[in-house]
Amino acid sequence: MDNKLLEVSGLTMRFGGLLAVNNVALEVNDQEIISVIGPNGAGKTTVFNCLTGFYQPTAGQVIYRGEPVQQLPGHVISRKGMVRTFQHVRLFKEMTVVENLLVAQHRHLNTSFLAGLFKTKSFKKAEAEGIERAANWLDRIGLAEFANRQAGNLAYGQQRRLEIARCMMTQPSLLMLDEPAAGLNPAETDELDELIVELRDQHKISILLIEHDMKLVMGISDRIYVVNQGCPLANGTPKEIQSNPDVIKAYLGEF
Ligand SMILES: Nc1ncnc2c1ncn2[C@@H]1O[C@H](COP(=O)(O)OP(=O)(O)OP(=O)(O)O)[C@@H](O)[C@H]1O
Repeated sequence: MDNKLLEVSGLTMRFGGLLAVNNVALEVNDQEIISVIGPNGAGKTTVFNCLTGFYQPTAGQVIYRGEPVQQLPGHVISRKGMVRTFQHVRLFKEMTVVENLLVAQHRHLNTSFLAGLFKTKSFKKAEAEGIERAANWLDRIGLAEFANRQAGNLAYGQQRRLEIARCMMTQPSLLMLDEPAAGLNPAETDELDELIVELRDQHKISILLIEHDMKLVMGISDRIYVVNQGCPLANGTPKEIQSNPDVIKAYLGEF
């Protein structure tokens, strides 16, 4: 059986005279944790922006579950099961923790406006399922007791976990995390590590990760892609990447 989830080839993004992403290729299979690493300004976030419809790539193909998606708008791509977080936390900070989860669910409800207006049976069922799913996620990320607190008042690490749970409310197949460990303390990073692995192993999804924390990346990734100055530099298992001379040179021996 074909287990290819995402196939990216020739991905190129030009901003005026700047070639931010140059001919990048990558592949994500079902139930894999794939990391994209590279020095600051290498083009990692631009790759994410191209994959999720925030930017229209200058060139290249993005195939998700066998279907080209590079011309589609972001909300259509996310409905297909490819969702992301951002480098900076983007919660609805004035809303409560549980409302942040329910709002994500509502955007993905397969019911019509009229069904919502008249509270049809199918709408009520979908709504009840959403509430149950939200309760489960609150439990899992240790925020059940803060369900009615304003999201903006949570500790930073809690906000990061809430963002991931919010993505999971939409039941994605591919979760893309942009520097989820940035600003976390070591204990919070360990919790994040455990959560990401659990998403792959128990929720059976794939994770595409941009991250600078090499301990985290090397510990959880099935495969790693390295980009440098917009160009693909290497890809392989964590072990292969750690001993790749080109990678070591680009990172000046950071491993
Ligand atoms: N909208 C934009 N307009 C012009 N230039 C941009 C835009 N977005 C990114 N760039 C440029 O593209 C290059 C790659 O940026 P990008 O944010 O993708 O790098 P990155 O690898 O994610 O960096 P970091 O690890 O620091 O987050 C940089 O030179 C950046 O200034």
